[in-house]
Amino acid sequence: MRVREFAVDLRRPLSTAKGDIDRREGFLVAVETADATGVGEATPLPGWTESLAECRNALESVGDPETALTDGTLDDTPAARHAVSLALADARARDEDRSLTSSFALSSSLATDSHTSVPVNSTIGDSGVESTVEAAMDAVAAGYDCLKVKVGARAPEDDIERLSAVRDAVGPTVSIRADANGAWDRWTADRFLDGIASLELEYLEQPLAAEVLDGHAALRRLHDTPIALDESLAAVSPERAIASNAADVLVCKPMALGGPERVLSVAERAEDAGAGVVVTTTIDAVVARLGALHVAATLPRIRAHGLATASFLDADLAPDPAPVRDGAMTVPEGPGLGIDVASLFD
Ligand SMILES: O=C(O)CCC(=O)c1ccccc1C(=O)O
Ligand SMILES: [Mg+2]
Repeated sequence: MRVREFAVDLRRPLSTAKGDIDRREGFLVAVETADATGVGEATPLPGWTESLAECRNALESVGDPETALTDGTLDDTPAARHAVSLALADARARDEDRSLTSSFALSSSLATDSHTSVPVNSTIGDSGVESTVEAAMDAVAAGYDCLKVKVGARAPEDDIERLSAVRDAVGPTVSIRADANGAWDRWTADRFLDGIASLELEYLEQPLAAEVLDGHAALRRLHDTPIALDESLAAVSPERAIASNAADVLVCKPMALGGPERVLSVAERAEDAGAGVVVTTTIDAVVARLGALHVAATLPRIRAHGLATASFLDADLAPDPAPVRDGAMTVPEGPGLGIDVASLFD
């Protein structure tokens, strides 16, 4: 397995209730199977995955990639596992001369009508009312019809004011999500949900700490705004989140859950339980973004995913085969991920 380290600064930081993300570091990997080469990416985000050093150690310990994936050695290092799993899936799809989406659709029990284009949300970080509204208007002018606004970094009354101003500015048809990144206690979340009740948010993501499944279940019972879980899935488990009736929507990050096939199996169970699935990046480079796009394209339902994060990066590992146009990404049809391996490894 070849491993290449990379680092990219963000062009603009993403401000969240848990601090700013301003740089991404990780590893590009290439695996050689008998018939094809596949590429994967590990871009760990401490707090969500292992650290960069732990990820490096885990990747260095990989002998046979297939074995490393199945014998449990990568189970505590989801970003490293993601890289290996994605690279093997990419190699398999290239060998079959299929797109990764079509290869995933074959091996999953999800509906087979995969999509050629995936709508995406515009990710809007924490900032004051005026600049939040400006970012929202820019996104709508660029063709997005779904916005995801970070909240929880300031008092709930201020976030209510920000979201009310966004709703006023964009009108009733644009979908608005809010993501608190676990910033609140029950009382604060209640105040926020009371304050935004008339704004018709699509959902509120992770209002409470990751471990608090019963609290999220209570918020779901007491308020009309749907609740999504993100941090809880990696911290507790997608199974327990589903079983606790704690979420209307599961926000699945392939990088944090240990690889694309993990997200697809969560999606199969979510489908049975009537929960929605939204796939998002951890602000990744082009290989992991493409992997997440192929996962999203395999899901039966059309809904906006959190994949429009290329614009946060100051540079990338290769030209982007799936840029956002008019609020959507077109799924590459070429074999595997749909990116030239030689453009990534010279
Ligand atoms: O979902 C999106 O729109 C983009 C991804 C995103 O918000 C994110 C990116 C890095 C770390 C955490 C998160 C998050 O969803 O909380
Ligand atoms: Mg989130």
